[in-house]
Amino acid sequence: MSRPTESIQPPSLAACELCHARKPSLRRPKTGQKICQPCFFHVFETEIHNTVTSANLFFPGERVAIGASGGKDSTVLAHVLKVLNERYNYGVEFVLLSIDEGIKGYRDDSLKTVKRNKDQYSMPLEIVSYKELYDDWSMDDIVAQIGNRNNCTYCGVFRRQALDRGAQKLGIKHVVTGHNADDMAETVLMNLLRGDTARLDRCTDIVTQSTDSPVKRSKPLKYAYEKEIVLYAHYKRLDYFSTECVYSPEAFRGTARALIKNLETVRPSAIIDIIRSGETFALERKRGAVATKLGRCERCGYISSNRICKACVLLQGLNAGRAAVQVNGVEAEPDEGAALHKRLEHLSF
Ligand SMILES: Nc1ncnc2c1ncn2[C@@H]1O[C@H](COP(=O)(O)OP(=O)(O)OP(=O)(O)O)[C@@H](O)[C@H]1O
Repeated sequence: MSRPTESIQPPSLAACELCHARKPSLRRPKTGQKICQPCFFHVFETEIHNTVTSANLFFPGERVAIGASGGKDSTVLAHVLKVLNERYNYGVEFVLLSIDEGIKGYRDDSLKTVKRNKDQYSMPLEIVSYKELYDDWSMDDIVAQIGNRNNCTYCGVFRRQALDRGAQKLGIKHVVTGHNADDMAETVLMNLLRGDTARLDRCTDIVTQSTDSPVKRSKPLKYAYEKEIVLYAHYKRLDYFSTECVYSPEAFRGTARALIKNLETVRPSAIIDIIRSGETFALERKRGAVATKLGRCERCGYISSNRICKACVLLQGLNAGRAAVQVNGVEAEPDEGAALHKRLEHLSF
């Protein structure tokens, strides 16, 4: 009996470098390999599965909130986690959790995407807004008062707490976010450049739980390259919102991002190498560090390791400014939170 001709031919040089059968249709950004689309999907999803299992991220029966912004990262995260949950029987119940920061022309549009994702992925959706949590302040109101500088500080502190509060409202103790390898490398570099060894020590952790939060956060996409996330979303025709935030990003982060992109161009493995370096740095721990005691914020009652939580400190400043405007009808005094900017600007998820 004659055998199919292709099985006795040597593998074609033009074949996919992974399956050695199909024609390649893309060059994989992470490794430079020429591969076909099915192999790209498989290797991309499998790497995320390996990240999930090697860090024991989930347990059967766990309810997990996906921080869903409608952007490419969290949309790919939701899609891939759904695929993996079904493929490998994680037994996890995923819920989409969105924070509405109140940014016209940006978040209102991206939330429309998340509402469609809710049906596409058959996942419940919870939306929590800054306005309802923070004395009726939206990010648009905040920027109108404080200007464009430092707005990311406010947004970061508020979003972090809002994700916690949203999760707690749902009775959930675990939030996953779409932070990717480029974000991780960027953070390592920023902490290195600032000489912030304390943060450098922890910033590559896949699971984080801050002292003033009962909710743990994790990053299943920590080794996924942004370029591959974009490719995956494109080839899978995922429904996501691709506009950047209308407010300017923190300048230092922008510079670190540009540096990472440049490094990636000349050496694609630079991103993963920076993360690995961050993971293996052995940093000197400060002696005599005292464990933080968890209490309640005196103002809002939310869990905090300080007398007043960080969100309330910022709110105090904002409200003082608002009162000054109302009383004088003139421009607000510089807000009281300004002194905290330097300290708070280091905050990230
Ligand atoms: N408004 C939001 N609601 C819920 N989760 C959010 C929100 N904004 C950010 N996140 C979570 O934090 C992650 C990192 O946010 P970042 O602002 O860096 O956005 P990004 O890198 O553009 O991600 P994405 O493409 O998912 O928007 C997101 O992937 C998402 O999981």
